[in-house]
Amino acid sequence: MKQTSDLHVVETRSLISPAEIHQKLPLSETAADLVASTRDRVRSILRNSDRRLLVIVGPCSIHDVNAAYDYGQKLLPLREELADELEIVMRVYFEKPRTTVGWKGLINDPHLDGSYDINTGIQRARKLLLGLADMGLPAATELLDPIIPQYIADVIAWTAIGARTTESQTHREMASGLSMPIGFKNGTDGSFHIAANAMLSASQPHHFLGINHDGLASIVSTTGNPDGHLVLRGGSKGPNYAAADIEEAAYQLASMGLHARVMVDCSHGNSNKDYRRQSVVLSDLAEQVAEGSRHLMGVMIESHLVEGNQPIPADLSELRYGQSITDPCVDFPTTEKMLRELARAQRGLVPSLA
Ligand SMILES: O=C[C@H](O)[C@H](O)COP(=O)(O)O
Ligand SMILES: C=C(OP(=O)(O)O)C(=O)O
Repeated sequence: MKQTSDLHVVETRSLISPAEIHQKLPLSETAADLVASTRDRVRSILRNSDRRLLVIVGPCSIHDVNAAYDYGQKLLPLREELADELEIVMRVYFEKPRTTVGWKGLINDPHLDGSYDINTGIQRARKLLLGLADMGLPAATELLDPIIPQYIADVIAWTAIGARTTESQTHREMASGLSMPIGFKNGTDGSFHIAANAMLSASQPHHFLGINHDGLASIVSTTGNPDGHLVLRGGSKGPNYAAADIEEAAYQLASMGLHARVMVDCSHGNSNKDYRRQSVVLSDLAEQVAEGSRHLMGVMIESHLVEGNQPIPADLSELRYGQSITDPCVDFPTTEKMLRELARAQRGLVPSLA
């Protein structure tokens, strides 16, 4: 008999269940409070009942949890100092969607050596999120594999659906059941219409396949997520962070009955992947804020301890500490300047309570 299935499958390994991981690495009461209250503040910013700006800032991807803690320890005092103007949430990305191929993130290949030890990757990711939350630092991520939320979503305050997956029904269904506010990136061509359709779709109930807490394949039914919004990240046709782009997007979103306040990603298509341009984008946005822009709800910055990026070396001991192995990032001193510039612009707006 001809073999007709598994022609391209080498092996299938079993995956630890969400229940086992949650038992091993439980969410503390402090962490749960931080996650829930941060989500509430993000919702208020989205609805303009909190006039501050949401800032998602941190490495393009996490490959070294020690460097991520070091980064978090530097970011936390800034989050506290600038809290009257900015809701700062650390970018803690474990899953990388690739244009073609490449390292797909800490969950997929935590040892960076092609061993694809996903069970370790999931635990490492969850442990870092719990550690950051217990420190008082909320986390944002991109959710890519629809099975992963069961393992880490309870520790996530804000999630992105990326430019490469915003048009995917699977990701819209997943988003419809997630508990946190979600930013849908515009498509890689720069068009925001697919993200608007994603917001519409994810706001509705869906019935789809997933896993339950015990890891069993299940039929998942959702209510829809009312907290979807647009993230303008530029695209192949160029950047889309100008006031006119934001105004146009807000107008179109409002006409579809969707949240009209948008976030702008200073990186990716808006910086043409030149990390030095992120501060140029940020300065433009700060000017828009100072001029009273009502449609900008927040910004995203790709930032690490050390600027730029590096290829993954054959000898991993040659990795430069605190530098991205995916997209290039601004360094921490530049990040601090950018955050202070944005806070200053916002300060001009926040009404005095005196
Ligand atoms: O942010 C990360 C990258 O832009 C995204 O994962 C795609 O990367 P690639 O084009 O290098 O594959
Ligand atoms: C992949 C990312 O962004 P985008 O989906 O906008 O390319 C990212 O933020 O890491």
